[in-house]
Amino acid sequence: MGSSTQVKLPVIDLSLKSLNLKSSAWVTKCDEVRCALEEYGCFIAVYDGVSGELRDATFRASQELFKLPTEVKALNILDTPYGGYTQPPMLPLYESLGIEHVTTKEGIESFTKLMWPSGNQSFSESMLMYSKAVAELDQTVMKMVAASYGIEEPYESIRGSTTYLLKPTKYLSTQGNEKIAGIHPHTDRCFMTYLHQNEVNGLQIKAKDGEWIDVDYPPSSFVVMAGDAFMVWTNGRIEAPTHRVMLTTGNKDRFVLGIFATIRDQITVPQQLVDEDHPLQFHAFDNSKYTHFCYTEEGLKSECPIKTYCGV
Ligand SMILES: O=C(O)CCC(=O)C(=O)O
Ligand SMILES: [Fe+2]
Repeated sequence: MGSSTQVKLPVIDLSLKSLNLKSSAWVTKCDEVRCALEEYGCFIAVYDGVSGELRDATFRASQELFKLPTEVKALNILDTPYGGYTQPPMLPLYESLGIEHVTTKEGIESFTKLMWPSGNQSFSESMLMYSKAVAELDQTVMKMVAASYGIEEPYESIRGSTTYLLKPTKYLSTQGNEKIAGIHPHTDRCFMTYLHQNEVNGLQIKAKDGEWIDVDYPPSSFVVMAGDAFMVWTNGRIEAPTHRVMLTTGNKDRFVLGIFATIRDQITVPQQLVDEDHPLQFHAFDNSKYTHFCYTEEGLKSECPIKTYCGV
């Protein structure tokens, strides 16, 4: 169980020029995205919507954020458990913050003002541009999955209530011989996650056979990963993969920019995904209430909180 395999996650080109496809190639690509998600719950997307320059500016902004005094970072308190400033004593290498509604000017500006009362325009601008570019990737991925399942209409009805949380994360470098846990195994509670890292690897995904897959993804690409809410929406066809971070010796800190897409409205399984072979697996649910449930006594002891919470 502790070992990892040489299996590689599928890599799918979602760069803007590669999506200008004639209909049959577009259908094939949509199916490729859906199949990767059904098999692994995630895949690596090559995506050029974030230029090298924007990427560098965003990681610089993130480094600047982590250099702030702890008491300033600790002002980042969100209603979601572990949503705001987090540095758990049992994970000494890990530190993260949460920026809600990050694709809106108001969202990023209120966070920036909290961290830098006299302002930090370059921080706001790069984080906003970065998040908007990743939100575009999200809309593309969602359109592709919806097209592949024939559920474009139900997707259109929830699309407008998507909200994005940006979680800049830092893992301190480690000098020991042993691999050290950066974050414990978990599934994400949201609809979809988009991860982008500096050149330091560490993410591992648990495959269906129980083996851990090391995720090695180049700077120009993103890990696209389903969350628990997506499993509900697809009536269990796409499962949120268990993942963790294990850090090896190195001199460089690991920086990750995670964007978490959540649907504010109730999520209901589209009727097109329910039939005799696929009976309804989940009742309609509210993502935010579910996230709170995960940290209740019942949620914490459940092996699969999403099934406990709204499974049929
Ligand atoms: O650092 C990573 O690569 C993954 C982070 C993660 O799983 C999370 O923030 O939920
Ligand atoms: Fe995660």
